Amino acid sequence: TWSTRPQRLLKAVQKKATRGDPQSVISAIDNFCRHKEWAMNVGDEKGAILDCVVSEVNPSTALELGTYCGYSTVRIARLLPPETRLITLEFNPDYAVVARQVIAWAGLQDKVELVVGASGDLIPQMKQQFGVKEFDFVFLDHWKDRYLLDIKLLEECGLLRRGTVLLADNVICPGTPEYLEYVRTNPRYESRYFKSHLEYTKVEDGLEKSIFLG
Ligand SMILES: CCNc1ncnc2c1ncn2[C@@H]1O[C@H](/C=C/CNC(=O)c2cc(-c3ccc(F)cc3)cc(O)c2O)[C@@H](O)[C@H]1O
Ligand SMILES: [Mg+2]
Repeated sequence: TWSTRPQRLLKAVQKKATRGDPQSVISAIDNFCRHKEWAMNVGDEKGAILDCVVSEVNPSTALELGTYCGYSTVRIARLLPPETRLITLEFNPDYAVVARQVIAWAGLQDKVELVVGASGDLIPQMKQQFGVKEFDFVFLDHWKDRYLLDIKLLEECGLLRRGTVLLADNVICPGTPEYLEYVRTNPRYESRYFKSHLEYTKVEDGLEKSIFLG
C-alpha cells in the first residue's frame, strides 16, 4: 500500500529531527518541503511572522483551524508559556494521526489539544465541552472559503474578546477575498496585511492580522 505525503513528511521528521526539540522538527519539515515534496505548511518565511505575532500576543488560550501535519501547531505551541494551551481542530482523521505524532516528536503534546472534527461543529462546543472562556489568539489555515463563516461563528459564540488577535494564512494565494473584505471594512476589526510569499516558493502570499475590537 502506498504512503501518503503526510506519512512521508512524518517519516522525515522521525529520521531527521531530535525528539523533544521543536526547532529540529520545524527544520526537518521545511527541508522536506523545500527539497523533497512541497506541502501546504505555513512554512519558514510566513512562519517567522506567525512567531512574532504569537510572541507579541503571548496567548493563554489559542485556537488553530486546520492542523494538517501539525507544522504550525508546533510553531505556535513551542512559544507558549507553561499552563497555557493551544486547541487545534482537524477534520481529516488521517491527517490528525500524523499531526499527533509530529506534535509528540516535538514534545509538545501537553500544550496541545488536537480535536478531530469540523470547526463548524466544534466551535459551538468550545465553552461547554472544552471549558474555553474566550480565545486570545486564532490562527486560520483551513479551507479558505470557511474563514469568514468561522470567525462569524466565533463572534456569535462569544469566544472573541476585545483585543483577540486573528491571524489568517493565504489571504492572497489561494486567497480569501470575502474574509479580507469583511475584516478590512467591518469597524469591529483593526486589520493589517503582512506581505510574504507562498511557502517554499517566490509566489506572493501574506498573512492578515486582525484585532477584534469588541
Ligand atoms: C469544513 C471546514 N472546517 C474544518 N475544520 C477542521 N479542519 C478543516 C476544516 N476544513 C479543512 N480542514 C483541514 O485543514 C487543512 C486544510 C487546509 C487548506 N489549505 C489550503 O488549501 C492551502 C493551499 C495552499 C496552496 C497554494 C497554492 C497552490 F498552488 C496550492 C495550494 C497553500 C496553503 O498554505 C494552504 O493552507 C486540512 O488538514 C483539512 O483537513
Ligand atoms: Mg496555509
